[in-house]
Amino acid sequence: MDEPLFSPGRVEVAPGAVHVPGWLDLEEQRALVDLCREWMRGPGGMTRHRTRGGTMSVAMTSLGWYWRPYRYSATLPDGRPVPPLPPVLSTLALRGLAAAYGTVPAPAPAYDVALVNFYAATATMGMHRDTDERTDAPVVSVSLGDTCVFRFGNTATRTRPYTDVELRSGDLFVFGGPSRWAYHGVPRVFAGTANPALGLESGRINITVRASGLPPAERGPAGASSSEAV
Ligand SMILES: O=C(O)CCC(=O)C(=O)O
Ligand SMILES: [Fe+2]
Repeated sequence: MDEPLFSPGRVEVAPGAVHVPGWLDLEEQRALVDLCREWMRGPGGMTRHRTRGGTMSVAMTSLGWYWRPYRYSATLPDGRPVPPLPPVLSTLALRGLAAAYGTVPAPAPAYDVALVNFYAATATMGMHRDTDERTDAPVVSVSLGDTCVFRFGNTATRTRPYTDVELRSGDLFVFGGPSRWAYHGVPRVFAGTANPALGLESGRINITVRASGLPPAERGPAGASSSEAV
């Protein structure tokens, strides 16, 4: 790793919640955009899930485990196995911890799932908590494309107090420790703000890497029909 631990520009938004602006350079962002395109075209497809609040405006694909409200499973809805988490993403998550906190805990969290979220110009994500994981490993999130407002709140309510942070392409946001179960959301995307050199025509991509805490054995053999994790 040639990047410094503890990125100099880091901002602690709340205890354990760290924003690192400009974390990835343009070259690395472009490489990730290309990979996201492949993953989004992959067997997991792009889905706008139905939640208790209605159909999400964000379309997503999952890697490692398939997420749908409000659980993970080892198989896709059509019964095929979920594409594995690409090692580039588990590595990215550990690098993200180092940049945000200056250290990677030992043993390192077992990152095993990523959501790749696509926001068209008018897409938003309501205030929610990431609670389907069985570990408190920090969530590591990377933004690509259009700038957005990321609202980072508190663990008790989906309302104030919260902090609005502008996330730009290449930014890192990590939330763990006392902030791991905090409410957060994306109330706004600023269409057309991405650098054209990124190769993403429009919209915003967010990659969220998490440790599910689910035992690998529950994934079962490829194509197994009873491998769903409840
Ligand atoms: O798009 C983002 O920055 C946040 C995504 C998010 O909170 C999630 O996927 O659970
Ligand atoms: Fe989330």
